[in-house]
Amino acid sequence: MHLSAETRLNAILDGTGAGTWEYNLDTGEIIFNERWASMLGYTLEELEPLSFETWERLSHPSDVESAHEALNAYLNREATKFECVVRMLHKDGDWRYIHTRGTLFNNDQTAESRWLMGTHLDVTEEKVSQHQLQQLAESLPGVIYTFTLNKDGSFHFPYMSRKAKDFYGVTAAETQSNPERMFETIHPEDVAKVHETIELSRKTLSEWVCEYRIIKDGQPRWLRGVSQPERNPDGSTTWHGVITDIDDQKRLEFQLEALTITDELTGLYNRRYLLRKLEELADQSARYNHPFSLLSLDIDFFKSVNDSWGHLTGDKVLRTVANLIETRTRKTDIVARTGGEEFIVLMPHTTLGDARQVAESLRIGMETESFLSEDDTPFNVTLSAGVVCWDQSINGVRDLLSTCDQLLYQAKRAGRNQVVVSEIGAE
Ligand SMILES: Nc1nc2c(ncn2[C@@H]2O[C@H](COP(=O)(O)OP(=O)(O)OP(=O)(O)O)[C@@H](O)[C@H]2O)c(=O)[nH]1
Repeated sequence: MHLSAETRLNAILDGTGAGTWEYNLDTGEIIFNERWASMLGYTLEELEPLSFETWERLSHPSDVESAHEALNAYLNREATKFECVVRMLHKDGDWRYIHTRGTLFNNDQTAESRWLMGTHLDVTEEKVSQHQLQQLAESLPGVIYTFTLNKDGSFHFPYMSRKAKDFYGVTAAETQSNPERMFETIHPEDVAKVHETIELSRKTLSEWVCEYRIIKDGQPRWLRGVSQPERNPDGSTTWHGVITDIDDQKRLEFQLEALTITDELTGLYNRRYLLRKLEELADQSARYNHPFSLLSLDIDFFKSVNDSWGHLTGDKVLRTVANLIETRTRKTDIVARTGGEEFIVLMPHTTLGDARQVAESLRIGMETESFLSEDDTPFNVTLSAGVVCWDQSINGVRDLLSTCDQLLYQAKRAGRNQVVVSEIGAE
């Protein structure tokens, strides 16, 4: 069956749900189709007589003005197409968002008669959901976004909420035109982590969760990203997610962490942290066969310091010892106060011989340090020490600690103010 061009065109327009309009710029004649009227809840008959004013009357006054501007820009060739969204009043009293498109049609035979023809499409649903999304994005304490990663590694952000500016210092528009900008804000130390977690999420289609720092106004800030990936038919992956600022929370976390691993009086690490590090170092040494040594130090007759000069002077002595150990050991060594007047130094990559030298230097340093009591009486304090080096024959860190304790005890029994070194691991 042969269908006329008009029938085919009408069928296509029916499929799109668009209303059509034709407007003669010279005579003012206007033609709408039946669907145009039904889009607003009317029949054409109900709206008759039809004129330009019919459209104007049904349109929102502030949108009429911008529609005129768009039309003039098109007719003056400042714009290549005529397109605008106008709110129009439905018969039921609701405003509908109508996407208006038009084009100038010049019939050669009637060149003096200029017809503008176009379509009206109801985009209320899109507009409303767009508006709802925008409102939602504003009320959320984070950035919501959509991120698409193509198979060839290229990527873009199909959606980015306005708050990207507050979080990253990058506007949503910038993230569309230059998606790299978002990744450029990431702290250099966290770039690899961000890429690795994205890759893992892409491969396994599991939720992407990542805590990372960005640099904003020259300062690092902690952010947390959570988003859900989905695979697209072309093999690309799209994540829908939210980024929140966790800087205050992280700062608190670090402060708390610092508190749980620090000895309050001296500022050194505490026993808990030392044990954790000792386990880690023992694991690494077993794997890579790196030597490390442990130094156990104990102030001699500290009870009599307290008894003779008072607790406050005792505390001062503890702080001085802590300071002495810190200044005479390396930055990579872990110095901890593990008991009342006991200290342990964990020395990575250090042989027994080197550790003995450090212990001796501490012993001599202490012996030559002069203290003053509250009433300015000078007094001296000495240290005893045990030194061990990690060896495969040692059965775990508890064994290492107890060996070190026994050596310290030997130093005490042998008259104090001395260093006793383990025979295991001696060159
Ligand atoms: N000032 C002060 N004293 C402490 C602190 N913690 C523990 N002490 C004291 O350290 C002393 C340890 O005494 P002991 O264990 O008998 O050892 P010592 O007197 O050093 O004797 P040796 O270790 O055998 O040389 C006790 O008097 C504790 O009260 C502290 O934080 N501040």
